[in-house]
Amino acid sequence: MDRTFQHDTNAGTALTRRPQWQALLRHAQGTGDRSLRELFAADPHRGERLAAEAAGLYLDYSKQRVGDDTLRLLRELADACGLRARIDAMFAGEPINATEGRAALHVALRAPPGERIEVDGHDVVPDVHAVLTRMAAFADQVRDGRWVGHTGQRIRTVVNIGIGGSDLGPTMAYEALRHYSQRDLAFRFVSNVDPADFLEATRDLDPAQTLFIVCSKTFTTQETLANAHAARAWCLAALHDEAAVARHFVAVSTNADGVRAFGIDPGNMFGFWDWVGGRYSMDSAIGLSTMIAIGPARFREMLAGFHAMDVHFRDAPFDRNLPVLMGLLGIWNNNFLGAATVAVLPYAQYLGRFPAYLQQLAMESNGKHVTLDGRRVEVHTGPIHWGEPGTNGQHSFYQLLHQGTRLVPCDFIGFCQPLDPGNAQHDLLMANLFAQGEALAFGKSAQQVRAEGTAEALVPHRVFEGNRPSSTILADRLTPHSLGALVALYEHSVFVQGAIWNIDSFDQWGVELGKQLAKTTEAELATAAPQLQHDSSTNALIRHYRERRGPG
Ligand SMILES: O=P(O)(O)OC[C@H]1O[C@H](O)[C@H](O)[C@@H](O)[C@@H]1O
Repeated sequence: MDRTFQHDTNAGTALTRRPQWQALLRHAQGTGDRSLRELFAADPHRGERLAAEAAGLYLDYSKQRVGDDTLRLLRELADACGLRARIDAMFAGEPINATEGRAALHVALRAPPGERIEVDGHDVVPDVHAVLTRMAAFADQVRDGRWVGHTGQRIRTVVNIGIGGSDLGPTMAYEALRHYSQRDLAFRFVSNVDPADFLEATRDLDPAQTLFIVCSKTFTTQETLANAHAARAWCLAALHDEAAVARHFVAVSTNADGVRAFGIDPGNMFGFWDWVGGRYSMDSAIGLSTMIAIGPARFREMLAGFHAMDVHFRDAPFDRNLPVLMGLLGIWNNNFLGAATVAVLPYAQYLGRFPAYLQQLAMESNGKHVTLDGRRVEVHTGPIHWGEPGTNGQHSFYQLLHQGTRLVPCDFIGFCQPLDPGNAQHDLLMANLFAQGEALAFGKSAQQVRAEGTAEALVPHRVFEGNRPSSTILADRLTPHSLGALVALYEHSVFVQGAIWNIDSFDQWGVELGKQLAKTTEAELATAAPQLQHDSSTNALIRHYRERRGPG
């Protein structure tokens, strides 16, 4: 496909020369960056006013270091950068992934039947639903035991093999929705090319009762193919019949030829399309393991949650648009307050893999050094995302959040109702979430510390400067619907930031060089006496490895 896309009539204008950017700079250096204590003191209703709700999610951004003037300037920047036109272009299926000449149309994956979304004049919504229908039929068969293994036994464990977007989404979603998972089925996820991953995931499994889902958009990914071959060998070593592959392997890919070449019948393949980016694919057929775990009806509830946030993002005015607000607040923190990272802190054990999922979504999307027209960006792009579930993080790195020298904006995520109704321990969890946001924002002054009778020498150690920004996202319950809405919220806020920076949020050229060098190096490791032509450090490391690795 060779298509080009003109994003913005004045895309040539450098971001920092835009009057709106200059205005924000002056604002940040002048009165714009007021303390949270001052901001809250000046407006008794700030906590209710700087909040918005959509698709079942409540976003409180009052603890961000912004005033109404800051928010207005950020919206003016968004307007100047053509955000509205970019949102429309995404939903219209235009090739906004300019360097790959493709649409980025994950919103079509959750469009309800009857909606029309075209790529090159072809309505893709019926295709999406045709795959969902096939997935549902297959998922039901595995769930109710009609799909049996080669020896006629029921499938007891589903192993998803994939990496990057073909792993992080499925793993995160399975963990997040584990409460809804069918209890007599187990799920494992193998991603790393380190053989230990496959070994430990399968050590206690019976091949006759195991189903592998090989997930790879391209079906060329080294790690996934290596693990898929290991799985095939493991399976055939026990079942002694090539025909077993057809009962124990299915594939999810856009590459039917690759799937066939591996030996999986394309009849056992679930497809998707080049306009779905890997990190935007957990709601495509890549979510097959999720669908088997929670069932087709709940999978559709998750899609409805995604869709509700999509509609909100497309239609809501920017001043109450959750993804726009989150995206713009991220720009403010990153580019004007100098915060290099974002801590993602879910107060939900089930969201344990959510920070890892967001790392790919945010950092592979917006970790870019050139603008769409190939010029070096002038400002920092994608902030580093990291995090751990609360309350565990509190007993680890929160010290730095409260008293360290770096500014780390935090996203707190919590749920009003526990999945285990009436469990009072949930209040304890949520009390911690609320307490952390409050402590970060307002701190504790030397005066307050002294008033507690603290010895003078300890006062500076016990002061909390406060003024550390956070947002809090609350949903009623962790359901497939709220998970879908939450993921879409982050997808679109990442998009908003990419639009401001004028970068391609949908390519990932930065992963290629390492892959390429690994190929050469692997060949060298296999040779008896290779001529090493790397730098002296890499040559020495390879020699050291070859000397010490043993006979193999
Ligand atoms: O799904 P696959 O084609 O196997 O790709 C898996 C992953 O690997 C690539 O290197 C990309 O960086 C990721 O965006 C992608 O999700």
